[in-house]
Amino acid sequence: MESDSDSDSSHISSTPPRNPMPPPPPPPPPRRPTLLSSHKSKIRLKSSSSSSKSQRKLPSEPAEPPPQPSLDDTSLNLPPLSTLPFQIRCSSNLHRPNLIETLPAGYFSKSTFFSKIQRPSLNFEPSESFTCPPVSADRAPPENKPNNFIKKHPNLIGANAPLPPAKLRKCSEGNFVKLNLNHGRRKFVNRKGKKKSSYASSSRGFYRRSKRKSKGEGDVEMESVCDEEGLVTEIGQQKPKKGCELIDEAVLEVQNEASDENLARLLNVMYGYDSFREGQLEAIKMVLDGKSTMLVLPTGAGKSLCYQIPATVFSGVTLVVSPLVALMIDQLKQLPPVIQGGLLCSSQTPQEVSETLRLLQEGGIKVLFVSPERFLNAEFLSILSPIPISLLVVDEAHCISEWSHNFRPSYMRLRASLLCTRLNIGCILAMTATATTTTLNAIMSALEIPSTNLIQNAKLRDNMQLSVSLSGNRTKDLLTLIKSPPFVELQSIIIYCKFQSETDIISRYLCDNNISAKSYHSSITSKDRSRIQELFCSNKIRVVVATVAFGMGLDKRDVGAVIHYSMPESLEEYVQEIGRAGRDGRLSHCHLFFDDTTYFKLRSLMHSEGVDEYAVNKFLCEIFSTDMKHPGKIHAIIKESSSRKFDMKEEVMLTLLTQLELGEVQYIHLLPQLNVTCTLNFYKTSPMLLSDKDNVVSAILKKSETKQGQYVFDIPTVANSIGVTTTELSNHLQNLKLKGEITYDVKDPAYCYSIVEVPRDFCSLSRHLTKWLLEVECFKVQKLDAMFNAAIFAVNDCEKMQGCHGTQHTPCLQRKILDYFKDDGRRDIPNKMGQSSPFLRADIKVFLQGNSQAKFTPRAIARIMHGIASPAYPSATWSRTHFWGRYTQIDFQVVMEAAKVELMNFVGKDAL
Ligand SMILES: Nc1ncnc2c1ncn2[C@@H]1O[C@H](COP(=O)(O)OP(=O)(O)OP(=O)(O)O)[C@@H](O)[C@H]1O
Repeated sequence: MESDSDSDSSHISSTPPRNPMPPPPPPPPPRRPTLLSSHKSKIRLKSSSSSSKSQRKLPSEPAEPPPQPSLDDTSLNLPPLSTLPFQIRCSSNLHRPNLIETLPAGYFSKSTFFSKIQRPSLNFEPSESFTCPPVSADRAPPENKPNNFIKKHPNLIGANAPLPPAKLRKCSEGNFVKLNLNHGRRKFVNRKGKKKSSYASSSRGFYRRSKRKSKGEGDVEMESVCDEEGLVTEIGQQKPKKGCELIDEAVLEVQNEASDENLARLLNVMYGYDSFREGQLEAIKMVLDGKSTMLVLPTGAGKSLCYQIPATVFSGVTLVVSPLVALMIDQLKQLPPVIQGGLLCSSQTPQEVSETLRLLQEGGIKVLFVSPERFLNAEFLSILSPIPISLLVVDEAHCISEWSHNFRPSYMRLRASLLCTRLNIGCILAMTATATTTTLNAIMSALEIPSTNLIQNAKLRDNMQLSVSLSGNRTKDLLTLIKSPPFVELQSIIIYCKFQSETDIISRYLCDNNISAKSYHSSITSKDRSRIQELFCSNKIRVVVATVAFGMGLDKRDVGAVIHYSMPESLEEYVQEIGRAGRDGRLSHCHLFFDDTTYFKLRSLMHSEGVDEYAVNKFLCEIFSTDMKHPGKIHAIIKESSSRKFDMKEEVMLTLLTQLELGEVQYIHLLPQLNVTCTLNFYKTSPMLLSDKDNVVSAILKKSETKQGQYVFDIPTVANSIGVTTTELSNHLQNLKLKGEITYDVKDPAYCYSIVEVPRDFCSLSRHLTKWLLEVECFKVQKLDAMFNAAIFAVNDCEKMQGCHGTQHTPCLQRKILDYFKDDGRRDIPNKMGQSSPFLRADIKVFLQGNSQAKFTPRAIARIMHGIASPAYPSATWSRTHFWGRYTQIDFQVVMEAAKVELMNFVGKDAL
């Protein structure tokens, strides 16, 4: 590694340095006897409601801080919106979804007031000199801080997200999440001291629990204030609901007029922030105006608030589509307590799902987080269709585009046309921190967002100091780095590695060197992952060594450094990951190690999803190898066995299937994924007797094989035979199980679909699909090259740029990143790959001779030469050959061409 300790001034910046060690916790503020005993807050409330709108002042910081409750404090909660003292009527106007029908003229008239509201001093645009506003180190971060509290969310692991001031939290216990949290069973009492409810361990779903009781027609009210024991006396003396009323008032004002002033007031009473950050106000106003919007803001810039505020203003539900369950859970926990949230994901039990859906139907959920896969579920869509959805939020919207660094086939379902027709959604907010121009165009066209509705501030935060070094011994260099200033002084550090094994090795190595570290990757149980995240967030461990699995949704504000032990696969990934640092606005340090070996390894991996036309053709034949006599018949393709058969990753198969559904012609209709093989035992009643009363059991008996007294059957086959959906069949089995009649196990996860139309020309369809997949593969390779080139440029060529020195390369990396996002232009990016090797063909020949019993394609050979496993050629078998990974430095296409020639020679010789 090029030493970075050569320059003591390496971390000099006008951005305030991070405290060497985390600041000691502030002395506990004096506890007020009751909230309403605060004379000042009384006056503030009074004046805010009595002053005229134009003169209204934003509530300022209270003179004395509110009491600091424990993490479990749930004593101050807010009522559901349904109890707000105003009526919200649904608007039929698609473009102004569910806002009050009659809005005053000048609904969005610009208020001169807002120009006076201070902008957050954290500036996302790199200034000429790339400096930050000067703030002293031990002062508050140079950003718009919540004005009067450091309260913790009742259900927050990280406990970083600020909460509304104590006065606001009255009637809600926060958004309860069953996963991740291990609260003990807590008892709640009403104000008279009677036990009211218990939650946490007894709660069954991913939703905030609130007891409601009917109060007139459809009117729903929180039953109790959910005061926690111990705080009863204190709270019992308070006049209830003042905080709720403040929010209610502010919401009402925004509904009457979404002026800058009213929105700023709502921001203040809901979050305690004094002003909006760049892009937030524009986005919120656009959404409130019913305009679908594309929002591109840097990581940690505060995108969530841009849907949370509209969600409180709209009468209907806000649906948030998120790519990861962990991300959904984090976002749910970070909802302000005033917003009732819920979540639907695959890891829930059927009971949890139906409980959440029931709450949704009853209006008990305001913001619902769902995975994109949900949109496959007909039952979900039909439950959702009568529910007024005011806003659909597509979080991490780059996942929609195959040209992004993180394409998710299931996101392809999120097309405006589909969402409009099925769910009557008129307003979409797409959000991302990392989208190139190509990706943005793809998202906006899929979601039909007009180009005028783009709000973009893709600039990097300038409190992140970027450094880079070429390393010959990364492990040693990493330790040196962490032990040198400024890293040695930092409390919280994330180290990103590419491989799970690396994270374990590095964390052990750091621990051996007296640095408290834990590894984090997707193979660690979710319970352990939550625990590690909690330990990190509460500063009990200093370093987390993680794969890409860590970070999305992590809002620990004081991460002082992000170190890339392995180079990221793209500049998007780099930006996303360094975005975890310095979210408190203070100076943070991001170091990137890179080396040729990692680059070659990653470049090989870029080819692990490639497919041949021949394999795609075979796959299509399998998909449509069925009689068309029964339209609507459910078909299934088992993931694992098919993946091996076609030598295609499961994700690639899903991409192809999604294309067959959503491409120009709809060939199939995708159904929810399922474990299709069921093994069943009868318990109470004999199978024959039960089958007399139950036609499902009768069909199972007809379609099963019996093995050692167990009935084994294929779920789609049984469902087809009695004309029910697989979901209906699964529900029926579940009911029988609950009655104690049967027990059963399911296995073999499969993609399910029904055929809409059989393609006329398989050859041209497979050619078209293969070409498209190949383009996607090339694009990924280019992204890696762009990342590598940016690092090389920083180390070799940037000396001329102002501000770069030693390993510090903030200005030149920022420039490279911005240029890349502006113009990813599908142009050829120079790369380091070799274009020939004198021994390549000879080695392939020897390899073929040594493995004459196996069948190969040129792609399979090239993968082995590059050391990449594939479903049909697993590393357990093929890494034993000494040709495994021997040609990682030669361009994959070159190896494939050589393999083609040698394979033809070999087969030709064999044929003779
Ligand atoms: N106007 C504001 N003033 C001060 N802090 C704010 C403001 N808006 C949001 N924040 C805070 O900024 C932090 C980051 O917000 P958020 O998680 O919404 O960012 P994000 O843009 O979604 O980031 P990412 O893309 O990394 O998920 C949160 O702690 C949030 O409370």
